Formats: sequence, structure tokens, C-alpha cells
Amino acid sequence: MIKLTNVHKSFGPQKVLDGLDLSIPAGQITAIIGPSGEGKSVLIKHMIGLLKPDNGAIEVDGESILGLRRQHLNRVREKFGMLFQGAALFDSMNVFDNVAFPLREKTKLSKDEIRARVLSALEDVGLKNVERKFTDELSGGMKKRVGLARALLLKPKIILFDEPTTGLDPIIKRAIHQLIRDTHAKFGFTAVIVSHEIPAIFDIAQNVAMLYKGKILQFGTTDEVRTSSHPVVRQFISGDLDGPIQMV
Ligand SMILES: Nc1ncnc2c1ncn2[C@@H]1O[C@H](COP(=O)(O)OP(=O)(O)OP(=O)(O)O)[C@@H](O)[C@H]1O
Repeated sequence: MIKLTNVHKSFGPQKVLDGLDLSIPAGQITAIIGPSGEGKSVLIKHMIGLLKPDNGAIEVDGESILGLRRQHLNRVREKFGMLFQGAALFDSMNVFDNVAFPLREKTKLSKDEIRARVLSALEDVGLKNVERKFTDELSGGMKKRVGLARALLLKPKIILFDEPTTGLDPIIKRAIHQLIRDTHAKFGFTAVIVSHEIPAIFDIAQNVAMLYKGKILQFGTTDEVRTSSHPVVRQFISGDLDGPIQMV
């Protein structure tokens, strides 16, 4: 479904991805874990063509996304929904207009149809009677829900989540994780979730990929990674200060 082969990416002298190989299975939830600053956000930005590799191949549904003309790349991007770190809502719009935005931009649906779809998407994420509120009146957890409603609206085949629970309290974190799991069960999209929520993320992901020193150090089912014998993976998951991962 999403396949990266021998991907290299540097920013000036800093090598971030160093011959990375990764295949994201279709229709499943895959978590990407790894130390801060290793390039997890850079990696998912490559999947949707927001960053271009210096070298390597990237395919979505068997089609290379490199070297595509803008129009063609936009068509590939329509397969994706995204929930980035700050939920990326527009402050100047209320909740309804934020969620309706992609429908107004990308479809010719009637006002009534847009209204029905927006309210149904908000209901899917457990939000009712908030559509007139402005985003600065919402809590962090509500913002994430609105972002997820917007990401779900165009029924994407793939949703990329970049740290969807960062900065939220433990109960809201769990609620957002459950919501991702429930909406995934309902809609069956391919999910890629960058997350530091260990071990909580293991309860919702089917696969885990650990990024370390520019490569995928281990990719496997959640159980395989949870019980990994690799010293780096073990140290990272357990949060031990002692081990091969050096603090700087
Ligand atoms: N557009 C850019 N220009 C220059 N450097 C960048 C750019 N984007 C990312 N980087 C650098 O690439 C490295 C990896 O960043 P990235 O945000 O992908 O890390 P991460 O693994 O997602 O980190 P965290 O877990 O802390 O969110 C960082 O050193 C960052 O400064």
C-alpha cells in the first residue's frame, strides 16, 4: 500500500533518513516509534509527498509518487487524511466551517448535504452541539476530535496521525486512542500513527516500526516488537537510561 525503498534524506549536513525501507500494510494500523528527533515526522511527510527524498523510491498503491506533476500528485493526496500535531484547525472559523472546509473545497455537494455530512462526522467522533464554537473555545482533546472528524470526512483510504495524543491528559489520551481504533474498525482505512505513547499505542496498533539512525530497525506485529530481543528496541520500549541508546 505505502512502500518506501532505500529512502535517503538529508537537511544540509544532517542525514535524517539513511537508506530506509518500509512497507505499510493496507487496512491496518501501523505505529511508528523511535527517539525524539530521529525523523518520524520527516518519514510520514515523505509518504504524502510533502517532502521529497534525495534518493530512493516511494509508492502508494503500487504507483510511484516521485516526479509526478502537481495535478497528479494532488489526486494521489486525495487518498490521504492527516491529523497533524496541533490538529491544524483554522482559528478564524467555527467547528462547523473547519470540518466543512474540505467538502466545500473539493466537492460540489449542496449546502444541505454538506451539513448532514459534517454533523454525522462530528457524531462519529463523539461531538455534539459544538459546531458553533470557535476553535479557541475548545479543549485540546476536542480539537483533536474535530481534526479527526475533518480527516475522516472525505473517507480517505489512508490516514496519517502525527502524535495525535501529545499534550493531552491520560483519560483523553485513552479516549482518542479508542476513537482511532473504533473509527478504523468502522471505516477500515490504513492508519500510520507516529507516537510516543508506549505501551498504550501497542493496544491499538497491529504493527510497529521502530525508526533508529535513519533506518527501520525493526518492523513486526505489535507482539513481536513488544517482546523484541533487540537491545535498542528493548531499551526504548522500557525507557531504561542504561543501554545502547545514548542520551545527548
Ligand atoms: N524542513 C526541515 N528543514 C531542516 N531540518 C528539518 C526539517 N524537517 C525536519 N528537520 C530535522 O530533521 C530531524 C528529524 O525531525 P522530525 O521532526 O522528523 O523528528 P521526530 O522523530 O518526529 O521527532 P519528535 O519525536 O521529537 O517529534 C530534526 O533534527 C529536525 O530538526
